[in-house]
Amino acid sequence: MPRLRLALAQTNPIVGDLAGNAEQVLDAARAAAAAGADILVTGEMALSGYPIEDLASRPGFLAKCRDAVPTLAKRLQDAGLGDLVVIVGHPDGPFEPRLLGTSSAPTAIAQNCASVLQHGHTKARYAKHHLPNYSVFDEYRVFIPGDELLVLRLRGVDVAVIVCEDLWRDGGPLGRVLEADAGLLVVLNASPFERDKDEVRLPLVTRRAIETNTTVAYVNLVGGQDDLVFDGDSVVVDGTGDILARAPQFVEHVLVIDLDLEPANLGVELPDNVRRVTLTVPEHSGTRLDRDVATLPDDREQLWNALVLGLRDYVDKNGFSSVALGLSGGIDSAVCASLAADAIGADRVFGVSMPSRWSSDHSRSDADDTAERIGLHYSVEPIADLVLPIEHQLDLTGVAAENVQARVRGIILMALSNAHGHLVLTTGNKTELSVGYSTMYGDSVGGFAPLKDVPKLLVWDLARWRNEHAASLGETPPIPESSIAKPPSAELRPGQTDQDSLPPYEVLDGILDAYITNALGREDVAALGFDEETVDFVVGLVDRSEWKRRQGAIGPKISGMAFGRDRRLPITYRPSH
Ligand SMILES: Nc1ncnc2c1ncn2[C@@H]1O[C@H](COP(=O)(O)OP(=O)(O)OC[C@H]2O[C@@H]([n+]3cccc(C(=O)O)c3)[C@H](O)[C@@H]2O)[C@@H](O)[C@H]1O
Ligand SMILES: Nc1ncnc2c1ncn2[C@@H]1O[C@H](COP(=O)(O)OP(=O)(O)OP(=O)(O)O)[C@@H](O)[C@H]1O
Ligand SMILES: NC(=O)CC[C@H](N)C(=O)O
Repeated sequence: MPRLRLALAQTNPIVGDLAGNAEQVLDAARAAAAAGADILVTGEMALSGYPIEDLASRPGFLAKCRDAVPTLAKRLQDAGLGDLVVIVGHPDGPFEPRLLGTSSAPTAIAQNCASVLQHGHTKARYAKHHLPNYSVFDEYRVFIPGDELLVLRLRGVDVAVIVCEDLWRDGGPLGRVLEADAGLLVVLNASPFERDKDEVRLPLVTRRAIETNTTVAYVNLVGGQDDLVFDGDSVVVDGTGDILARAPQFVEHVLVIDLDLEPANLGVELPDNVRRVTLTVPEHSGTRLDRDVATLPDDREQLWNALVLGLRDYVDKNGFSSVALGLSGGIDSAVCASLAADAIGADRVFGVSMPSRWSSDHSRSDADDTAERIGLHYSVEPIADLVLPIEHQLDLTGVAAENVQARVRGIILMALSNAHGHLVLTTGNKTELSVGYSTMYGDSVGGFAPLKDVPKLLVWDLARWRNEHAASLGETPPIPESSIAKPPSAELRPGQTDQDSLPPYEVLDGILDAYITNALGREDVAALGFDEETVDFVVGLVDRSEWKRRQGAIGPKISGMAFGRDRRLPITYRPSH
């Protein structure tokens, strides 16, 4: 059986940074060549970053992407890597516009491509056929679908090339992989992390490998891009469903594997819409590489790692030297501070305690304790003297007065951000965002919301996991036990607790999961056994606070139904019952 040595590059591109992203591919190619690989495959759009959104409709941007491909081919050749076959993802265009509906405004002028580079040239190109347009994806808006399958004949093996969503749909290129009887299917992906997505993705890859009786090499990007986190977790599965190799999650990595593959079936007539290109690669001798199969950590560790990577890449890719956040002594701010320290180091994290007239002693001492455990920069800025003049001048009482405290804290954090260049982290969790339980322009200020997609019960779970993890390493647990144990409170008035205004979190998160994640109607939510009045109350809060979410900071998506592009609802809305 012919043997190919395949390298899969989990790179972490920045959207638009064509030179930096090409450098990452070059580094991966150097590593692959040093390991004796014949082929290197990158993730989807590794050259441009993903998703490029409406940049795909800009001819100038596309022209630069198009130029970056031959430039990369030449640089590979100049670096002595010309024999290596490099399959790299990138957008291509501009093409003749695909008109949308009856509109005369053309938006789709690009294709989502994989180019095959060798010996300083582009030898072939594949354009993605199936363009996802659900969940966070908007590809049909900006791309023109391809209609031809690409098969490379390499050392007597037929290697088919497809891109991400092409693997998820029956028909199209996948059907032709079977007809063409390919020996290897390589798939370039930009597949964002979601909790339990592995339970969908790995079975999908396995099923496709078995259905097509082909070894499938699935390579995914890694890194944070705005609200998305790509987890890598690239994998190779053979035609019997056996996992041959797997890369670690959440890190840049080049996975190298030897594959003994079925030789090309010379009796097969090439189906329509399949282009075959023959490439020559030098023979290598040497011993067969051992299997390299990474194992996935448990659920909570995966979630923590996803949040850390999403935060780190947002901070670093946007050029912030530090982050600032209010430390209330509560669980949300303690978890955010701990995530930030894990992401960028405690030395780049600035915590501010801002006690008011109503702040409890423990809020201050727990904030002190959080700062000390984590080792972050810490300051105390009392707010009472700043709040009182506003209250008096406007004669404020009740919620109007209470919210001034949250807003003064917001002013302090934004002032420190302006003065020192910190990115402000807003600490609201998914449960609070769901029901609008935050003061707009108050505790909601900030550019990034690490817990945006983390419901309150999961915040507690992650806090416990992080502390246990620290203990298992012999380190100081970063989150004070009393921040985990005490009843949550906004402390905007004496003795206030969250449960004065909201149902218990066990009930609330259950209702929200049904209404938001599973998109059930209010009757169906109540039918799950929740009290009808409580369901109506919660559903009303969720519907009425859409405007707050629309203005809120972005944060890492870790669920199948995150706020933002996953869930697009009107603000002005009168539900009919
Ligand atoms: N559809 C819409 N489009 C545009 N604006 C809309 C709107 N509906 C209301 N508004 C505006 O919203 C204002 C009310 O919103 P906002 O000013 O935020 O105030 P509001 O939501 O009334 O109060 C904040 C709530 O969050 C709680 N809180 C605050 C701080 C921290 C925490 C915590 O524990 O994390 C909780 C606090 O106890 C209180 O229950 C109205 O005055 C109105 O101007
Ligand atoms: N005394 C305070 N000092 C500094 N920041 C505060 C203070 N009180 C509130 N904040 C900021 O406002 C956010 C909203 O917190 P609040 O205590 O009102 O409710 P919470 O959602 O229970 O959050 P936490 O669990 O962090 O206390 C806090 O996470 C924190 O960033
Ligand atoms: N980039 C893509 O085509 C991604 C779509 C795919 N269903 C995924 O989440 O993996």
